[in-house]
Amino acid sequence: MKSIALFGGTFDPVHNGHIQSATELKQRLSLDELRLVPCHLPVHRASPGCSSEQRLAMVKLAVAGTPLQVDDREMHRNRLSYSVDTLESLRNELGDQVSLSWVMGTDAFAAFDSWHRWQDFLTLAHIIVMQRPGEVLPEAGPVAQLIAQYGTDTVEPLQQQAAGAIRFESLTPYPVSATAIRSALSGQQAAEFKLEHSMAPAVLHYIQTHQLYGYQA
Ligand SMILES: Nc1ncnc2c1ncn2[C@@H]1O[C@H](COP(=O)(O)OP(=O)(O)OP(=O)(O)O)[C@@H](O)[C@H]1O
Ligand SMILES: O=C(O)c1ccc[n+]([C@@H]2O[C@H](COP(=O)([O-])O)[C@@H](O)[C@H]2O)c1
Repeated sequence: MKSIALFGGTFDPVHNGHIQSATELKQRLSLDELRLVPCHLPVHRASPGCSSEQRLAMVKLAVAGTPLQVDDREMHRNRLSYSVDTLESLRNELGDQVSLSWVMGTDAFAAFDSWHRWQDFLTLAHIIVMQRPGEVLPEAGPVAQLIAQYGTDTVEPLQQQAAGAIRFESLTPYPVSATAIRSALSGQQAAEFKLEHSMAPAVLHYIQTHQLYGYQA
């Protein structure tokens, strides 16, 4: 069965933590496609530091030369970027004979029961949770119950079923965040923070050229 995974994010901006983790995940799970999906109007956070078009442009630059792809469908919906709408849209395109997954970090998954129509997710897709050291999951409550019911120790459900499983993958940690990058760009972080080690050169060049996030030459 063909397998496609969507990795949604604000990507404000996209960085090597996103790209390295997604690349490792695609290879580890032998996914046919892993698409980065930049959100247009984020649901649970303040407005991003630059426009949707700029974030999309940076994601396109970041995936060049990688085995990853970009899906810009959220840019075409002029309302809050609910992930369940994105999954429904892709599921309608693909039919029910393709394995579809939504990828997120542990931090996002811990609050998953606050997501719009979260109960519908597993009828549309699998969930792949990228685990990083030190992150903890709820031990009780709706998310813990979901894990108990749908968690899988093997990759087979992702390869053989269209939807319905939760899979945890511990990936090589890449400790960088968009928050730290924005802070460094605006001059609020120590000079030893190496921007060029945190993001693709083309993305850094784009930020510098467009003077995003308060960057000044
Ligand atoms: N260093 C990283 N390694 C792996 N996954 C990451 C990393 N940073 C963020 N993610 C995951 O990528 C997804 C999109 O993250 P997002 O665009 O919010 O980046 P971020 O660096 O967490 O941003 P911010 O610091 O602004 O919150 C989330 O599911 C998040 O858990
Ligand atoms: O659909 C929701 O209710 C929802 C709530 C919070 C986050 N998301 C999605 O989760 C992804 C990661 O979000 P963020 O804020 O960590 O960049 C991104 O694609 C968001 O649109 C989605």
